Amino acid sequence: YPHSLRNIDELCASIVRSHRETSQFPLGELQALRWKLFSREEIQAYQSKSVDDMWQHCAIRLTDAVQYVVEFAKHIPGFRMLSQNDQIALLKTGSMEVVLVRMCRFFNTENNTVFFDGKFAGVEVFKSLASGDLITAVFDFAHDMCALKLTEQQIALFSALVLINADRPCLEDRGRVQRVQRSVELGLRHILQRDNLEGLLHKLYQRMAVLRSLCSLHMEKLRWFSQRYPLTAHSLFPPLYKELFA
Ligand SMILES: COc1ccc2c(n1)CCN(C(C)=O)[C@H]2C(=O)Nc1ccc(OCc2ccccc2OC)cc1
Repeated sequence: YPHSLRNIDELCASIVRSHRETSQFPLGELQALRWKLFSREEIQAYQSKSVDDMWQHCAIRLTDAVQYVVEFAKHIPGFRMLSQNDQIALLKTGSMEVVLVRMCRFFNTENNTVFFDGKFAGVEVFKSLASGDLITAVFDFAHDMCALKLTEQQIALFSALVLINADRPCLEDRGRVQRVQRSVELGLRHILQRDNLEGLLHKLYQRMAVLRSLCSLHMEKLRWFSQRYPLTAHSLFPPLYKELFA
């Protein structure tokens, strides 16, 4: 149990603060953009991009989001006490999952659009990725997360729990990760009890299973893409995207 934190309230406060400081876009800013949609011409422009151009375009933007998740992870009490290898192993499998959890803040359930390139885009914008099943799954998950109406605090603690997962492959010191995971679990339970939303805990654990299948679908598509467009995947994708997902 990290010595620096006297109690569970302090743990929750530090995770929520870190989430807020690494949110990339304040909620208010996104609310203001919710009805800024792409014109028919703009949608056609995205749809006429080549597969590799659109993949590169998306990889660059998602890598921005991943950078913020890496920053978030560093401020989770106990994360930095883990070995470098274990920190990388947790980020390798968990960072895209946290991006997908955070994506619900960037999603408008009234018209099924997600923030992309400064406006809100429907699934049709991503047609040229030739990955309709991935995009549908990403949108369905975002819609599903929005339905839970999580507060920023709940998103913060849930994101930390998604990241600090002692069941991840290739961990050197599983016991140590377990101890940090248990403290984060206590934090999530604590804030859910305080808001008397214990029922939500079960739903969040169910969502973690969906996240795992969604991320393996992402990896499967990325493998398919890298085989078809090795040059783009190896030399045009952001290094962090390759490091974590390829
Ligand atoms: C943390 O949550 C968010 C939410 C939205 C955004 C961000 N962060 C960062 C800033 N951002 C910008 C600048 O556009 C947004 C973004 O990247 N949007 C976006 C990108 C790609 C999408 O689908 C393609 C796709 C999805 C999953 C996996 C691979 C994929 O393609 C290869 C859909 C939306």
